[in-house]
Amino acid sequence: MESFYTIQGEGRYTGHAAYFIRLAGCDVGCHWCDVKESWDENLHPVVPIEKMIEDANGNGNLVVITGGEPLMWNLNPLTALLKQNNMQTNIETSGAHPLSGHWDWICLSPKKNKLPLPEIYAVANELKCIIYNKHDFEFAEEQARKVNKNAVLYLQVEWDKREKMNPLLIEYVKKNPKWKISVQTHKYLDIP
Ligand SMILES: C[S@@+](CC[C@H](N)C(=O)[O-])C[C@H]1O[C@@H](n2cnc3c(N)ncnc32)[C@H](O)[C@@H]1O
Ligand SMILES: Nc1nc2[nH]cc(C(=O)O)c2c(=O)[nH]1
Ligand code: SF4
Ligand SMILES: [Mg+2]
Repeated sequence: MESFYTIQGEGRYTGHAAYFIRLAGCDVGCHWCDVKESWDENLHPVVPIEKMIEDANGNGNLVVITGGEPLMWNLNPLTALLKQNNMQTNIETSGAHPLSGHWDWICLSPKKNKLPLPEIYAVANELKCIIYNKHDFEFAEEQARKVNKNAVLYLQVEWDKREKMNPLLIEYVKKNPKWKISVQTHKYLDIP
C-alpha cells in the first residue's frame, strides 16, 4: 500500500528510525482501526518485492512490516530478501493468520473479533494490547497469560479514546507494573 522512512512511534522500538512497508489487505475489521484504507488490497497496486527492497535501501537498516494484516501474505520471500540485504526485520501483526517470514522482532497486537492463532504466542517478542474500553484490560490479561514469559507487555490507548482512557490506563499500570504504557508518539510528533 505504501512505504515510508520515519520514526517507530509505538512499543519497544519507539524512537528508532525505521522504514515501514505497509501491506494492503485485512479481514480483522477493528472498528477503531487507524488505517481502514488498507483493508481492501484491490485498491492498491502490486509491488514486486525486489522493488520494495530497492526503495528500502539507504533508509537505515530497521524495516517494519505492517498493514493491513501482513500475515495474510506469505512473507518468507520478502523477509529472505530483507535478510540478504542485512536488514533487521520487525513485524506488527494481529496474529490472526498463519505465521510466515523470518523475524528479528514480532509485535503481537491481539484483537477480540479475530483471535491470534495459538502458534504465535510462543514466539512473540512484544504483546501490545489496545485499550478502547474497560473490558480491554481483562482481554489484555487473558492474552498476557497466553504469551511466552519473555514477551514485553504494553498497553496502548486507542487514539480517539485517549482523553477518557489515559487516566484509567495510568492507574492500571501503577497497580499492575508488569505492563508498560505505549504511546502513539508519531501522532503527537505529527509524522507518518
Ligand atoms: C494498523 S495495525 C497493522 C498491523 C496489524 N494489523 C495489527 O493490528 O497489529 C498497527 C498497530 O496499530 C494499532 N492501532 C490501530 N488502530 C489504532 C488506534 N486507533 N489507536 C491505537 N492503536 C491502533 C494496532 O493495534 C497495531 O498494534
Ligand atoms: N511512526 C509510526 N510508527 C508506527 N508503529 C506502528 C505503525 C503501524 O501503523 O503499524 C506505525 C505508523 O504508522 N507510524
Ligand atoms: S487488525 Fe490491524 S489493520 Fe486490521 S483492522 Fe485491526 S488494527 Fe486495522
Ligand atoms: Mg499506524
